[in-house]
Amino acid sequence: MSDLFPVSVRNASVRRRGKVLVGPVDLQLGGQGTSIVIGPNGAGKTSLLKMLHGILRLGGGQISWACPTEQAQRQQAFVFQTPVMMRRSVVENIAYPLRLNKVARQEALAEATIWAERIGLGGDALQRPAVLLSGGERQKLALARALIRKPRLLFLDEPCASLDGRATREIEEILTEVAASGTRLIMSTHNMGQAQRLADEVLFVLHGKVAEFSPAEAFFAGPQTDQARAFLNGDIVE
Ligand SMILES: Nc1ncnc2c1ncn2[C@@H]1O[C@H](COP(=O)(O)OP(=O)(O)OP(=O)(O)O)[C@@H](O)[C@H]1O
Repeated sequence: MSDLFPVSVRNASVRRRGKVLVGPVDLQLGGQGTSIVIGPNGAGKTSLLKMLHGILRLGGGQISWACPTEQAQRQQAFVFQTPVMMRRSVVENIAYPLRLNKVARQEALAEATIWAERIGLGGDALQRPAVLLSGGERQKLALARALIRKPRLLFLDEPCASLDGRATREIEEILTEVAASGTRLIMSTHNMGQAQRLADEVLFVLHGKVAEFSPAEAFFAGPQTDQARAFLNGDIVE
């Protein structure tokens, strides 16, 4: 399968009931590194990720991947802020995407076991009902369930929201490893420490638009816009 990068976003927007949720957005994303999406509550971070992933229909403009869109979408996965747990065991939840792809049951479960161990849900935890997991465990399961498909591009929508320090650190460690092995990450977060730890580049979103798009070092050293500066200062940005 040919690579999906670079992706070029031109004048893209999403509308709901006459209101612009995102856009217009113009953006060119390369195939390496981690992009962190930040911005005030309701600025449109989630909607931007969903638009890029293709689960929000474009109201205008274009998103052009370097390969046909259907192929590009098959190489992507998305970890939602509140992942849905199926009423099955941990290992079966993780194996599910492979089963959907018609991988034989034993093979899928064997692969899922490796991923479960990698996220700290191996051993006795494998057969636990996923619906009984804690918030941090659910997020890790969701991450494993996304990664088992070996996506070239992984979207994450605030994967550590409301998690404690330990779960956050564990998830960041996995993300750092995954990024180092060549998976492109695009992730939203409210946590500026996390943004600084993980970002190669920053997208600052305001009123549904990408107000600033910069290498992380430059962004955190001195944002170009007053709003991003105010946001980093902890001021209220409207
Ligand atoms: N399906 C929808 N229909 C109508 N309005 C929506 C829909 N989804 C989101 N919105 C609105 O669009 C705006 C952007 O929402 P979005 O969730 O993308 O922002 P966000 O930056 O991710 O917010 P937060 O930081 O609070 O998670 C908000 O005003 C939200 O209420």
